[in-house]
Amino acid sequence: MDKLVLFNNSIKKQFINKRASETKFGESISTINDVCNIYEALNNLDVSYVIIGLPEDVGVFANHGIPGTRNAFEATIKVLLNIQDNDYTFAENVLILGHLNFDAELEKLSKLNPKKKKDFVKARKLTAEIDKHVTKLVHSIVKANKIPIIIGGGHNNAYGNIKGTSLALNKPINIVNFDAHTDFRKEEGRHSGNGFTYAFNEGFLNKYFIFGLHENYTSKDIFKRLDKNDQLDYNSFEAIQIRKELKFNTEIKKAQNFICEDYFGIEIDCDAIQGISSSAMSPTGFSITKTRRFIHKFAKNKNAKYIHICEAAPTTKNSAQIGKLITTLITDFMRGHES
Ligand SMILES: N=CN[C@@H](CCC(=O)O)C(=O)O
Repeated sequence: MDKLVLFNNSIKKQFINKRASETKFGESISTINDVCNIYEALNNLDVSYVIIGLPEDVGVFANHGIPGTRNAFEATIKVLLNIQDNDYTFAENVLILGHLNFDAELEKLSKLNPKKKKDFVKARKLTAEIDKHVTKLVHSIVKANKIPIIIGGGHNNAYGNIKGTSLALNKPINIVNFDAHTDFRKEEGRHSGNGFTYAFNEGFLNKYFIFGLHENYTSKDIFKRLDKNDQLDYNSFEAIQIRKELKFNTEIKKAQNFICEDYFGIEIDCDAIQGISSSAMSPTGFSITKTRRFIHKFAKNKNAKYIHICEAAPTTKNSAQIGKLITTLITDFMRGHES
């Protein structure tokens, strides 16, 4: 696990703003200071949730997207550490493990030119390298019977999450993806728009439900592929929120019936949320409250094996707000899962 940078007490101290008579979340979480065998270390630890960061935007670049997703983990940690430790936040059940250091890949990315075709090929190869590290880390966490809470990065990381979880559980897993896009583009080299395609074709992903896709951004070919395969299902944002042909809660039940009878992962792409800075930021989308309800409802199911919150791309101006959003989604997941 050469790229894993452990979240330690000195980083923690740097970010926590202590207050008399209050205990902050960061004061009560677990950290690991030294690790030879990550699986052993996790297995011996009495926590349920393991938070990890994937600070990269290589897969986003490789998919012609707008970078910035590398900044979401730090923005989140700064806020998360400072929420309250109380009966609703489960800090004693959390290990903040750390992040994968993709500086070398990001350095290579900085030399690529988005106008050159061959540089996309290079970025896609780098994304495939990132996949290997994500797969290995997620595999260790799930194998140790903990629930990874994965803070993106781009949605390319869905591939490593699915593969790592599937290998740890020795079977393909199901996925519900709250997303404006299917990320079911063709296998043209790895990027943020085809993580589910690769996972599906390689047999790590069994049933896949895309919740709230945007009709303007899904190609005829992808619709055709979704429609003809019983392992794939979806609904659209327009059918639920605009035309009101479908009801939000009924659709949640439909997606639950489709995926929850077996182990599953929850993928949350922040571009599905209205106006949130992300690689494919959109002025239209679900409200934050609906996103929170969605997470709560799926997290309640004991077959939920991980959550991945990705594609948020904080700017210097809105970093604290994005950190607060992702923190809220993390705690919604834990509250749901504990209920
Ligand atoms: N993960 C996002 N994938 C979308 C959006 C691409 C973008 O960043 O603009 C897709 O491939 O369509």
